[in-house]
Amino acid sequence: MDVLWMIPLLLLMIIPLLMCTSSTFVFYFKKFFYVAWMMVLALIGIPLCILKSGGRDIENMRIIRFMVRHVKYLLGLRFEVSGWEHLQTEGPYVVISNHQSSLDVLGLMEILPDRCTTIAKKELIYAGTVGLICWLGGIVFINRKKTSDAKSVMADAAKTMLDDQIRLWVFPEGTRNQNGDLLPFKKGAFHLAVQAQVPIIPVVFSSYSNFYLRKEKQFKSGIIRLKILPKIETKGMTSDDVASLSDKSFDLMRAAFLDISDSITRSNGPVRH
Ligand SMILES: CCCCCCCC/C=C\CCCCCCCC(=O)SCCNC(=O)CCNC(=O)[C@H](O)C(C)(C)COP(=O)(O)OP(=O)(O)OC[C@H]1O[C@@H](n2cnc3c(N)ncnc32)[C@H](O)[C@@H]1OP(=O)(O)O
Ligand SMILES: CCCCCCCCCCCCCC(=O)OC[C@@H](O)COP(=O)(O)O
Repeated sequence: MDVLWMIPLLLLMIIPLLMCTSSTFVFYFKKFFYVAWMMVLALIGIPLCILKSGGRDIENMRIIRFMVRHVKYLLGLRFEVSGWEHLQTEGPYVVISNHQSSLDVLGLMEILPDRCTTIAKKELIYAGTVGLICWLGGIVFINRKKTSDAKSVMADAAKTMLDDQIRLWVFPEGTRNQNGDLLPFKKGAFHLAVQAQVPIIPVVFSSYSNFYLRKEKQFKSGIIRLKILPKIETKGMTSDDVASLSDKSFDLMRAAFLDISDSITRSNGPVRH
């Protein structure tokens, strides 16, 4: 019995020691902590969502947003948001953003508008309590391996957006990516906006490479710039315009990505005399 009590005490001593001496330990510790803490938050959030709305309801995103807002402090991250005014658009719209890591959820919750949920891969449903709270928050799940299914789910979503006056956040790269650039965009987000005839609001996350390096096993503190760009109207567009709409959005977002990421590297870089 006495020995068992020693274990947490030992951990309490060893963890800070390792945190000070090993950046690889910090990397794994912060990653593990992030996932575990989100699971715990979801566990607390699930009954709150059910009590408030009785089931799957987009209004639950308010609870989720509120509950996730402090997590950035625990990981040593800060957000600098610009372009808030561009989110002050009435009615439904499609938000598109680049996707580097599951940490994007923190930035998403930082600026998530009311009545806005996301499109995610269906595998997320199986992520335990996190999967369940995503379902309760009205997240639209798609099967990326079956394009025809994904397309019909997104066509339904276009209708729901208008019927229920909701907004959808889509990651048009279709997967996570940390190659220091954007991946070519998939077309679903643009078909969605054109089908619903609603504007697109592009949001750009600056590169995480100055604090989070997966290969090098580094996870330091850092600042993430979030730039909300002016909305792009789609009124009057048809499916013929989807390709050019996608190209235009890509070019705007890529330019913004390089711009805000570059300025971070420069401001954190060595001072030259
Ligand atoms: C208390 C709290 C506790 C905390 C808990 C935490 C809570 C967290 C809560 C909340 C945060 C949630 C955060 C979630 C984050 C998840 C992120 C992800 O999962 S990212 C992966 C999934 N996302 C996507 O994949 C994007 C959407 N994908 C698409 O739009 C694709 O276009 C897709 C799947 C529909 C098809 O992909 P294709 O790989 O087949 O590629 P293509 O080139 O785009 O399409 C093929 C052809 O089909 C046409 N097409 C596509 N969509 C169409 C459509 N809707 N209608 C008609 N044609 C369409 C295209 O025009 C193209 O045709 P032509 O080659 O141009 O002729
Ligand atoms: C058992 C697993 C527990 C998972 C708990 C995770 C806690 C963080 C919650 C954030 C959810 C974010 C989901 C996310 O970012 O999914 C990744 C996909 O977009 C892209 O995936 P992929 O690279 O294409 O496989």
